[in-house]
Amino acid sequence: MAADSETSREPTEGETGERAGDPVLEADGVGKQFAGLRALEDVDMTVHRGEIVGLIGPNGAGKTTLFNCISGTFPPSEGRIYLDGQEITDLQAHQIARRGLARTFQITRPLEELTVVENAMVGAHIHTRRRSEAREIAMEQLAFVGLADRADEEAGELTVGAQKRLELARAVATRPTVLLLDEIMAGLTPSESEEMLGLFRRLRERGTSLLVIEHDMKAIMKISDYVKVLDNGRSIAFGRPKTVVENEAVIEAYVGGTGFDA
Ligand SMILES: Nc1ncnc2c1ncn2[C@@H]1O[C@H](COP(=O)(O)OP(=O)(O)OP(=O)(O)O)[C@@H](O)[C@H]1O
Repeated sequence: MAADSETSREPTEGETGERAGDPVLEADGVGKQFAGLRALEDVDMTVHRGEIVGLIGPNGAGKTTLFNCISGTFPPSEGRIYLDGQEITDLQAHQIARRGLARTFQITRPLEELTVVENAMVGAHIHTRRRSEAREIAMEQLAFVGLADRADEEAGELTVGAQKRLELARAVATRPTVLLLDEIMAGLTPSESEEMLGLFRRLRERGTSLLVIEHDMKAIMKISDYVKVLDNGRSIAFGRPKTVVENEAVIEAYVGGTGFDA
């Protein structure tokens, strides 16, 4: 079983034994080759039900490539990926989304000519063709992110912070089991970042599992139950945030030996 082999290979310092819930997302030996470039090599990773796992690493480490492999933007060159115990390795993005995986993108691009609620309905339509039902689901999620009162405004009119919350609402409107967030806090003010972390916690309380790429080290260490570290396409550490920040390989790879400011 992928979960067992993955867990036993992670440098967890005994901590994976404490993990609550069953694994909902498993990457088993994932590799990705782009022409001459090996962007990922033999990466194992698990996210358990109701966990927030931070995915960190220097620029070019392979974080977004791993998101792309998991979410079906392209298949991995090697390895297998499981969602809720079912293999999704070679499925198309829309098939993976229907099975309960949602993601946000590094560059947030709302459909500017549509209203805020119509953007969120794009997520809801994955499960229903009925416009009224999609609107109802979308409105619930706009209320969740604090945008319900702006539902009928044009999405292009929103500030960056509000666009990020809309991106979250669109993703959550697909009712995901697992949500992949790619730098959703980039460009937010400190108070907007705090609000976003509050939303992550509420999603975890609802039982949604989160895999989060963020460059804001303080935020990632604060919010994550576990942190996974990639460097040059390889997994170099996994564990509790406090263990990871003290890991020498991580300090060396990630901040060139100068330590974390977290
Ligand atoms: N579609 C692609 N074609 C070719 N090379 C790619 C492609 N996507 C990513 N790469 C390369 O793969 C490596 C990993 O990139 P990736 O974007 O996954 O890193 P990252 O950890 O997300 O970095 P950042 O923090 O800068 O976003 C990089 O060398 C990148 O140039």
